[in-house]
Amino acid sequence: MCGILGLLLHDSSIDCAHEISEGLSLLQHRGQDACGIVTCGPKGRFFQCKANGMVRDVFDSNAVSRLIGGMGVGHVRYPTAGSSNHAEAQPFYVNSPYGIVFAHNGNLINTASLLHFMDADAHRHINTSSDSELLLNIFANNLQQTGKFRINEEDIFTAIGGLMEQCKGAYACVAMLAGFGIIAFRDPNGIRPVGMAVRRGATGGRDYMFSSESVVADASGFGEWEDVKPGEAIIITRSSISRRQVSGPATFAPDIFEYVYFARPDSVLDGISVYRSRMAMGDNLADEVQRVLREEGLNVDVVIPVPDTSRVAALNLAQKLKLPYREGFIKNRYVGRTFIMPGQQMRKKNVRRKLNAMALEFVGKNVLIVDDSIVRGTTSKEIVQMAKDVGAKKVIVASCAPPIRFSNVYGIDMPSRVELVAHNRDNNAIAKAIGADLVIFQTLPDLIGAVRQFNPDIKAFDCSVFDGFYVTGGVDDAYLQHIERIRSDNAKNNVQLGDVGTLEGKGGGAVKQTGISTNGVKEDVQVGLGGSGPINGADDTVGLHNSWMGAR
Ligand SMILES: O=P(O)(O)OC[C@H]1O[C@H](OP(=O)(O)OP(=O)(O)O)[C@H](O)[C@@H]1O
Ligand SMILES: NC(=O)CC[C@H](N)C(=O)O
Ligand SMILES: [Mg+2]
Repeated sequence: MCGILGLLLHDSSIDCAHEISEGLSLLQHRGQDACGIVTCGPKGRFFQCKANGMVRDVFDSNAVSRLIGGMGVGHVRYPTAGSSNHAEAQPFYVNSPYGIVFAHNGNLINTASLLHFMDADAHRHINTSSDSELLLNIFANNLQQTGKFRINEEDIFTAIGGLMEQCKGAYACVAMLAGFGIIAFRDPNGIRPVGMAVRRGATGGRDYMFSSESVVADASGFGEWEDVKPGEAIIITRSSISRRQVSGPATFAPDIFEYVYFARPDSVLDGISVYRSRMAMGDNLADEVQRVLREEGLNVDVVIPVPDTSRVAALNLAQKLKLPYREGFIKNRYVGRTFIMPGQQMRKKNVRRKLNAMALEFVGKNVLIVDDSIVRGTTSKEIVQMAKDVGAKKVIVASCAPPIRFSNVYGIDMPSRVELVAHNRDNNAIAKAIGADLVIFQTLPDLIGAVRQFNPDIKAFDCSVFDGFYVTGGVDDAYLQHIERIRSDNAKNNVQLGDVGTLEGKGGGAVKQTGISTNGVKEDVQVGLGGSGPINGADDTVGLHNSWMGAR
């Protein structure tokens, strides 16, 4: 669940990198593995900095000062394909045609056939295991088909329309064409979010932003937030804004897990306040908790949230049940999100580092611990133990989301069903597995109701992790077994950091697809902190497409 950002300042003499890095820090909760910024400066030259690590570490003032130009693209990465290697950090770049920079949130499900197409038909070299590099090359190949010296908006819409026919899966994307402008588009089902905002710039013209979440726009003084529609593409240059529905009609099905966990509560996605939806999840869960407690003949003394995400819902639940709400777990503010950390060992260790149980809120009490979701059970297993260790009498765990029993293939790294604690387990077995006395789940209709009431125009949500229905089609058992094989924790343990993996399947071409990144990106500007600079090396040379003001 990466974060993507695009910024175009009306005044091209103002550098935008600082604002992009500030914006990325507001999207940090969407990806903690790697981050990157590419800007476009005078004469269409690109400048980039990307590396493994958090935004605050990668983008020190030195790195930011070397990113020149008034438009740019940024990315924070949570890998769902390939490896955590820095060579797969985004944005990606290809020099031909025209010079394209690309940032992607989501996950493709037909990479094997796309790779074959790249190899056999397009003759383009894909150098990493990232599906995003592949997506960029599909876009580039479609633009190449125009055969034009200078392209226009029509050509770009046609290229993206073609991409939407070729690529299956989830993709919200922001791209930048050298010296031309920034582009956003969203897959036909609108599974992943991206929106647009505008503000009056420093010199009076209009500045434009694309972002995964509206919180970035709010914090940067942008307004008029508008979600990119499913299957829509928007192109912004310094003199124009054009938008087009480039794909045929499809079911709009934004991922409901954005509201459960991923997005920040102060964002509004597809017209729905994440905060309000979480409040409603707490209200609806309260009814289910009351029903089950009555059935079990149990009483609860106190409601305790699992910081951070479940707080909003837990407070509403407690209020509705007229129970005391207590912050029994204190969070170490310097530890990030554990669910999106790579590897079970790291996740487990960090739950303990992150949360500490305050004995006085637990001793001798029947506690109702509320979390937004129970996925692998890593968090709940640890915190139930902590609660018991400090003297809780009974520990009941309630989840704002239903049991998660199916893989995610659309940009959340949950490829392996056997890693899910609810897989092949009923509620009693789940409670046993996490050491709780009882576990209570929100029902799926109640979860959908909590979110949908704020925008009834949305008729469906992607709920595949709960019900196993994949809105894009193309996800059968053979595919699920395939991704389990290549992306389970076990499989990932065999790919060490430092390896540059290959995209599974074909696509070798004349050059063996391992080794350093040759994806148009120089390793010396890719590695390490603060390694920023012009993409093509020497400082005074003009970019390959010297096309500022001239790309049309
Ligand atoms: O069952 P699991 O596999 O442990 O996954 C679910 C847990 O992980 C997430 O917390 P996380 O620490 O990532 O983020 P948060 O601080 O935003 O709650 C989520 O909020 C749950 O607490
Ligand atoms: N979580 C995401 O959106 C990941 C994007 C892309 N699939 C990658 O692995 O880099
Ligand atoms: Mg949590």
